[in-house]
Amino acid sequence: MILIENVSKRFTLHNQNAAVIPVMTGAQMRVEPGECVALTGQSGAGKSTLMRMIYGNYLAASGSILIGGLDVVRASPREIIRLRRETLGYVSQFLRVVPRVPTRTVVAEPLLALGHGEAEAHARAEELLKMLNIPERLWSLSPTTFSGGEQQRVNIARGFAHDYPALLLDEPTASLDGANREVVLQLIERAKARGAAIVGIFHDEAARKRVCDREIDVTGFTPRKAA
Ligand SMILES: Nc1ncnc2c1ncn2[C@@H]1O[C@H](COP(=O)(O)OP(=O)(O)OP(=O)(O)O)[C@@H](O)[C@H]1O
Repeated sequence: MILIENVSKRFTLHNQNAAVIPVMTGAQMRVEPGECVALTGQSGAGKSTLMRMIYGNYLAASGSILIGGLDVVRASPREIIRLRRETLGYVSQFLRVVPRVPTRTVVAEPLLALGHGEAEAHARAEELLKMLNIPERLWSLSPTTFSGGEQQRVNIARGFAHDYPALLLDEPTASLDGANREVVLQLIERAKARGAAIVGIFHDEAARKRVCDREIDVTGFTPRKAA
């Protein structure tokens, strides 16, 4: 489902005499349907950079990143948009939303974008909001004023609304209390059971050990180590 081969990345710092920083070389990994793979490695090793390349936010300098057959490195913007709508979900650490859109709609949006009816999309959104213990009185309000933990849970609900074949999870259990953490771990287990291929960053070691089948230490892809 996700196949990464020989990916490299360097950053050019245009405001610092165009200094070129190589951050990754020879990155490779394969994630099968139903599998969850954790990216590990010390801070600055390149976990977030690899996730951003998989999602198409950062462009790899070389190599290929195949997701359900589409090479993200060579895909057009239109293909990336379609990939993100249909195939590849991303639960980032922070919720970014258009102001004044009610929480229920924020969560239902991925389904509405796929053409599901409003009633069905809202019902699924409400089911997830309930599971994640977002009080019903908040569903018609914008999440912009919610607490950090509430925003994270809205973000998770949105990320799990559609059954994406592939999912990227960036610290999905950070800053959650025990009960909500458990709900998120169950959502991940269910996604695996229905065949989703998942790549995640989990600083929560117990969570990582429970839901991940393998770990890939991205330190192995840092240029000085590989040289
Ligand atoms: N936009 C950018 N411009 C320049 N350098 C960057 C950029 N993004 C990341 N880097 C550099 O790439 C390297 C890898 O960073 P990255 O954020 O991927 O690490 P990480 O493993 O996710 O770290 P952490 O666990 O602290 O989040 C770092 O040296 C970082 O400074």
